[in-house]
Amino acid sequence: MTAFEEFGVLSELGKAIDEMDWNLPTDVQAEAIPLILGGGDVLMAAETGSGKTGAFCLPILQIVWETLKDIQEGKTSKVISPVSTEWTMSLFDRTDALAVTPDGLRCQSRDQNGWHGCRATKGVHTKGAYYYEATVTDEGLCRVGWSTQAARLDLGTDSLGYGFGGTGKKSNAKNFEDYGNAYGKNDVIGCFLNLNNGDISYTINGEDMGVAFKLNQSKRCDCYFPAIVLKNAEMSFNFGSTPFKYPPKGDYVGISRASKDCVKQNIVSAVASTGAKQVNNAPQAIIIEPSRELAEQTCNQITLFKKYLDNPKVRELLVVGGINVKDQINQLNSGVDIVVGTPGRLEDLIQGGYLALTHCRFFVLDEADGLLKAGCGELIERLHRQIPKITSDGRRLQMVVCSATLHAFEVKKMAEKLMHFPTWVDLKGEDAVPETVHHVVVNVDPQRDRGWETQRSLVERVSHPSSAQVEALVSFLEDRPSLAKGLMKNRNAKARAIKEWEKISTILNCSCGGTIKSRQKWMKYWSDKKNAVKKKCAARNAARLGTGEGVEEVPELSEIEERILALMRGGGLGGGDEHLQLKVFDDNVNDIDVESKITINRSPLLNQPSSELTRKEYATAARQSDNASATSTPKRRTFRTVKRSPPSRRPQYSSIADKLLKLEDQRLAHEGRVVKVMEEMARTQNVLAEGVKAQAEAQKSLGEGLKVLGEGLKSLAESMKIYN
Ligand SMILES: Nc1ncnc2c1ncn2[C@@H]1O[C@H](COP(=O)(O)OP(=O)(O)OP(=O)(O)O)[C@@H](O)[C@H]1O
Repeated sequence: MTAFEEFGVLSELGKAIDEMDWNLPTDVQAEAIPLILGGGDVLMAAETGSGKTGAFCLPILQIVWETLKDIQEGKTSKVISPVSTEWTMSLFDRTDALAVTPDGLRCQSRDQNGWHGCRATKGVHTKGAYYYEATVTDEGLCRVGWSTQAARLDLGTDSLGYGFGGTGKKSNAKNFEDYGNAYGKNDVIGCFLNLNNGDISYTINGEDMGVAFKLNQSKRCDCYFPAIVLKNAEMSFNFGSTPFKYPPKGDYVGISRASKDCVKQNIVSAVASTGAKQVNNAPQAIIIEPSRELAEQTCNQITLFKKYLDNPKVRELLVVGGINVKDQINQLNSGVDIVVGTPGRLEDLIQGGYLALTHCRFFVLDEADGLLKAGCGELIERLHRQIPKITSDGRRLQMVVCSATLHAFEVKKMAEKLMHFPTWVDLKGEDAVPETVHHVVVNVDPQRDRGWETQRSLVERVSHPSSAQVEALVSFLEDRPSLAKGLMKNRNAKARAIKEWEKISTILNCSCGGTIKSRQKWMKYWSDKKNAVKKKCAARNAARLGTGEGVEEVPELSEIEERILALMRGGGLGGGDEHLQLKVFDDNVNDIDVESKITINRSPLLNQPSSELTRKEYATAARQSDNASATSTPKRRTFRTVKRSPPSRRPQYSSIADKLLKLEDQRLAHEGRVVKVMEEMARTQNVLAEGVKAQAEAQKSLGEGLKVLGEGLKSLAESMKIYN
């Protein structure tokens, strides 16, 4: 048993499929084949090349073959009894939810929401004046009158149907106009059609409502059928087989007395009189394709599938332009079961009476979106109207619609109108565009409207790094704080830094989406990013210091900007390298060397620890100590609204920030000078102390010398005393 047979496909078909090396059904085939075999209407959407053609051709071929076999073996049991040759309402030319009694003389619809219609089994044409009576037998809404074979069953909603409704309005082509009295339960509506002068008129319980419609000469050539449409209502009919309650006056006769040469059978009902018997030019399946190529492909596939379907043979026919129409008519006359064709040629043959729809049980629209786009909607509806909705053996017409997407508005609308509780086999799904996103098409003349020139920047924005790239870059640098600050002391360190940048550039370019940049460009990006954070930080601090009553936006750093700021300060969220030189706002990627610095052993004013600080770093350290509390908690929001100065002062903020920075620099320069002076003083004091010490020592030496001198003099005096 092949995999396809497990889905209910005949073994003869399975064998042919096997030979085509189709081992397993595709997804759309696995879903659609059992649904179609089960008798349902199916809407199919799947990718091109997903096997949709096989999904509908296989089950259709199978059912068509089984039906032919039943006919051949005389097994067909007609569920519906043949229609009498009397004038009745049609059991076939009606909408699904409208019931017709077996004698065809009473119709009922119990759908409270929709209108459901029906036409008579015969119509009149050419000449004569005709009459029939319709009695309202239950409460509800009714519209009664006349329509042609091609008119909608919803009487009065197109130009081919003429109705008179219970509210007293007449309707044609959806124009509802005041006409006669309202009518209801037990009222008898007399319906008059005069093909000699084109008058359509009505009576209510014998009371004349006057002429409702006047058919022009061309319209009088059509064949008109008694027709009704009901909404949760019931009506009975008398076409003249029993005496009328309100017999017509003048030339009018009961429609059942129309002469044979002025009567036409309803072609939708005609199938009943032929039963399930084969009719050569009436195929069981009509498949409409939007192009000749697709029609050929589908027809070829049917030919391959049916290889082992024998006795009886299924006959398929390709009906497309470019093929001799006479040959096609000959083939139709010699018998055909499945017709695959394009809309134009199909309609020509159908309207010319060469192709009958009376036995059609499968109506397939392949690439329905393409058909509708090509303007075939009307034609599809017209053909659908002409196909009996119930087959001679009591089965319902099955409709299969394939489309690239079923969510196109036109496809949905058509499916709603024509299909009977269809099952969706949707392997494509709806576009993942949220309902809140609306599409607008604006036609622009690029010659006149040069707006696209300025919009170019929007396009270029796609070359900006993605947030994933920024995140990856910052994380990478948090693990390498010295790289983040760009402080490489010697050639080796510089080479190592370049290697690291090569590494992160590759990571950023190969993943994270976003943009692709060279190593130098990523380094430049990092430098720019730091500058941007620096500016934003300065603006934020300036805004926080500002005064005024107006409402002003204070730029807040995003989380990632806080992390960048932390990296610039030397900490990083993951901890910094204490021994590194702070180099917060000055960064030059073209020269990663350490900048020259002023060395201060200790700041007596700021009580800084004894580390080597550049002058700017010193200033920044001072600012940071001031702002430490303000920046300690990272915030996600980029902007918040607070009471701020009036808008007129906004532009001044950046210059105020710059001024503050300059003042801070000046203050620190001043402090530096004070420190120098103090150092100088200390040095002088040392020298002085040493001088004093030296002086003391000199004095001490002098004292000692004097002492030695005294002792020498003393010794001299004593020697002289001895001598004397
Ligand atoms: N079950 C299957 N196993 C293997 N091949 C398959 C199967 N079903 C279809 N194919 C092959 O896949 C190709 C595409 O199939 P098919 O033309 O039916 O797809 P499609 O969905 O109708 O495409 P399109 O939208 O273009 O009409 C054909 O060559 C067909 O022979």
